[in-house]
Amino acid sequence: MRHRVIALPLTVVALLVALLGLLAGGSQASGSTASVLLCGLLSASQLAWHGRRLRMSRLLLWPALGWLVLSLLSYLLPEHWVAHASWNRWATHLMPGSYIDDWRPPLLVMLCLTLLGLVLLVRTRANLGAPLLLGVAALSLVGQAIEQVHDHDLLPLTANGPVFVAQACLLLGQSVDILGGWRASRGSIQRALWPSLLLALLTLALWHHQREADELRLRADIEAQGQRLAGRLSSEINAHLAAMRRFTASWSWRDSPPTATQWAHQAELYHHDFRYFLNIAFITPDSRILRVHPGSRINNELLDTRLFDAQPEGREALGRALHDGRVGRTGIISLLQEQPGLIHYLPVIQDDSGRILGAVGVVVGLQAMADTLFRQVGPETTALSLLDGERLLAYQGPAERQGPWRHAAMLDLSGLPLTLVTRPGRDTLLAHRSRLPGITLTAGLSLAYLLYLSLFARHRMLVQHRQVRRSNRELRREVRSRTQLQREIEWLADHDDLTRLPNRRRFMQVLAEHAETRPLSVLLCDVDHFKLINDRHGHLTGDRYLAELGRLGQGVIETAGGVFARFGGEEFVACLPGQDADGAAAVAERLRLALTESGLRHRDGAPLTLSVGVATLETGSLVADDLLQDADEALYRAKSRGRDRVERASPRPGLSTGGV
Ligand SMILES: Nc1nc2c(ncn2[C@@H]2O[C@H](COP(=O)(O)OP(=O)(O)OP(=O)(O)O)[C@@H](O)[C@H]2O)c(=O)[nH]1
Repeated sequence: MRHRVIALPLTVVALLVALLGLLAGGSQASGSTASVLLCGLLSASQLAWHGRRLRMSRLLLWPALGWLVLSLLSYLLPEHWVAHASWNRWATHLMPGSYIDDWRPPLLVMLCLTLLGLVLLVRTRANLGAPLLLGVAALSLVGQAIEQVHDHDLLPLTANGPVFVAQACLLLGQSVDILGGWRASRGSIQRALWPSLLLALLTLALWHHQREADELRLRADIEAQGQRLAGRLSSEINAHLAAMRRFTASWSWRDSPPTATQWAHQAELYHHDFRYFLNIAFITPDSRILRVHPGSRINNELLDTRLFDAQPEGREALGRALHDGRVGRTGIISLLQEQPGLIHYLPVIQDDSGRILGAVGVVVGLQAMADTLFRQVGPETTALSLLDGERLLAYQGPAERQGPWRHAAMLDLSGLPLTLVTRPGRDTLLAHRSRLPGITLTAGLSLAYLLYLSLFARHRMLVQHRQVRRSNRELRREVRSRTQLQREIEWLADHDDLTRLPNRRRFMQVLAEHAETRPLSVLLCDVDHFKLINDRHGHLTGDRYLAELGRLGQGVIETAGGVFARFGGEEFVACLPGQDADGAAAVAERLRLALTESGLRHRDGAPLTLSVGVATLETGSLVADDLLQDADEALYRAKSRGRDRVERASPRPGLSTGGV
């Protein structure tokens, strides 16, 4: 209860923070809204759980867990099972314009929320792994805190501040509420938690390492792709220069400029191979365009144009060809076709005379050249930019959802340095990333969970085994003491506790056992004036005297082959099988004398004395009560005749008696 006082407000804070995050719209980072919504759902579920409304808690929990599991699958399933594009299509069906990234929280957030949800699902039971789930959730929170200061990776690991705070509150709320409940199984938790938490930590480290290695691999792929493209472009340039030289050489032996048909026929062969040649023109020594191919409208309009006047930026390069007889190349200029490009001018020099007949102008449209090259790369997958310094010459690619990494490769366009920037789209990168880190993470954490469960169960079993052994020992002790007690009870049923002699009940059994023994005598003995002992010496001394008498009597009677018993109070009785009246009277006399000489005395120094009545059955059948009655009467007589004496019972039919 005390814990709930702290736990409840923490969860309320988590819910409020999630709501505020939702109202504020969150950051635009992918998965932020999903994270905030999931935090809200889990907070509400946890709130219901704190309030012991488990049904309601589950109702809120299941959708959140379903969402999280689907998100996890979208990370884990191989691309050839479910392509990244398919996830995006489904996301678009759910909400037009959205992507799977918008629907799933960043990886560490997803992990933390899944674990917090699972803790609620296993209802915080330590034996179902709740401590480990909370521990790994805490690790993922620490990971998020570290990632906050790191740069943004391909796959986001952490969301915005409110999501972090909400997770921390949820985690604290759960921990505070259930820590008290785990006191009883603290030993088992500790044994299971630390090794499995260590395994989870190692898994997280390995996952992090694999993730980084995978991102490095992706970056290297991008770099290689950029280099490949730049290389291709360079070889294209070399090829077109070589082609131009061949083309020019084909005119060098002629005296006169080419006819239109000749030009069209010859130029077409080259134009066919290099589509980015916007045109191939024959230029007269006075810089007029005499022939041009292909004969498109815009090209035909250029015929007869005097280039020295119409295209001043190219004058130097053209002059080099027409006046110096050397190859000339413009820089990147604005072409008459109204796009950036460059022009190569190659002089046509007659072989024999060395006379310059004119020049071949080859116009290379950069956009057209880039288009030819870019066509080899899908525009929806990778953004490509061709730059001259800072100036963008050509671009192809998606306008949005570009990946976080770009690679710039330098290329040399016959002495002109250009930059080719490659930037793969985010979805392309996501589709090409390895699933191994995710699988390592899932498998490692599952193993850690299993390790926890098995260690916990093992320790629990050991504890229970110890408890069983302890209770077995206690049980054995209990059985022993009860057996002892039982024996004592049985002994007490037949004996007198004070004198340790057989009691009246046992005596009657002994008498019955000798029902056929003849002669059979009984002695009934009564201590004289015993009341005085109690009155003057106290009851304790009285008890001691009785016990001493019992010991004395037992010695005397057992020597005579009989059984001595306490009959009750200060009365004793003896059974003397095989003793006739004389023998019994003699034994009684020995008993009386033994007491007198025992040293047990009254206050006045007089010895303690005994009166004894003797009854003997010589023949006939035994009636125990009659025999005892006779002995009692003899005792009475002994008392009335002055005590400290032995009296024999009066004879009755079947009984023989005798006086001392
Ligand atoms: N200390 C002790 N006293 C006992 C016990 N059982 C009986 N007594 C006492 O024995 C006395 C018997 O007294 P009485 O029956 O008056 O007989 P008495 O004093 O022995 O006199 P006579 O038998 O007439 O010689 C009583 O005071 C009893 O309390 C016992 O177990 N312990």
